[in-house]
Amino acid sequence: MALIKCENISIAYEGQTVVHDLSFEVGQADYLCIIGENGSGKSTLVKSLLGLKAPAKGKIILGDGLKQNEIGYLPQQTDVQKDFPASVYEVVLSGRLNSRGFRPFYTATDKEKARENMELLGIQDLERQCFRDLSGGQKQRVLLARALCATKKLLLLDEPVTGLDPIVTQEFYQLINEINKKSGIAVVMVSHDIESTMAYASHILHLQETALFFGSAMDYQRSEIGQAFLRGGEHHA
Ligand SMILES: Nc1ncnc2c1ncn2[C@@H]1O[C@H](COP(=O)(O)OP(=O)(O)OP(=O)(O)O)[C@@H](O)[C@H]1O
Repeated sequence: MALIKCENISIAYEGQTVVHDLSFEVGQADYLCIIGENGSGKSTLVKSLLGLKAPAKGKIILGDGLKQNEIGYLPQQTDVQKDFPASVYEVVLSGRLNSRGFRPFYTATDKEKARENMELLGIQDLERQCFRDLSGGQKQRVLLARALCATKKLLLLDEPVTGLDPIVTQEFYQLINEINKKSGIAVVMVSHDIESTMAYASHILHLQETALFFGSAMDYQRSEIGQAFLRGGEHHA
């Protein structure tokens, strides 16, 4: 069964529909990239997948035991996050907040998970450093470790490489790809980077209020809409 199944969803702000009649699904260990022009509804869809904005119509069905608070989310970077006055360890550990429920403290398992994910992402030496003093690439690794603390099944990443230099960007993509392939964690990523999207994605959702295309990355490359968009991407690169 799919981890996420969206059935004919529409999403609106104060009666203004911005996502219309959208259907797609995310299977176990899929790597889905959501692409589309500015304002096409990508971040709005992310909000709905996280349960922060209910669709006006249609259904979002979670399967395979996935719960909404077990989606590991890496948000679009904001200046507030960049200046977060906490240690790397505290930021990573805060990924366990959702699963903590009403317990007022972190358990030994929470702390173990935080250390495990810091190790996985090679940031254990930064543990005591202040988050705001890190480089852009280090910050994204910390936020990825935080997101991994929240999930066993699905990572949701909203334009995770914005502002990173090309080498750090490639390292970050490779890291996400490794996590997807080795741990079988499904990845849903909003991306403007069409080249890397095509290098790693198993599936593509091309959004323009509704799904202009949803299917395998291979079929997208062969499709008319895919070819037109990819040519545009090369043109802008
Ligand atoms: N809080 C809001 N209230 C009203 N309208 C909104 C709100 N947030 C987004 N919108 C509108 O919804 C539409 C889709 O916006 P959204 O941010 O989801 O697009 P996007 O594809 O993520 O864009 P970008 O690539 O620029 O981040 C836009 O027309 C936007 O103006």
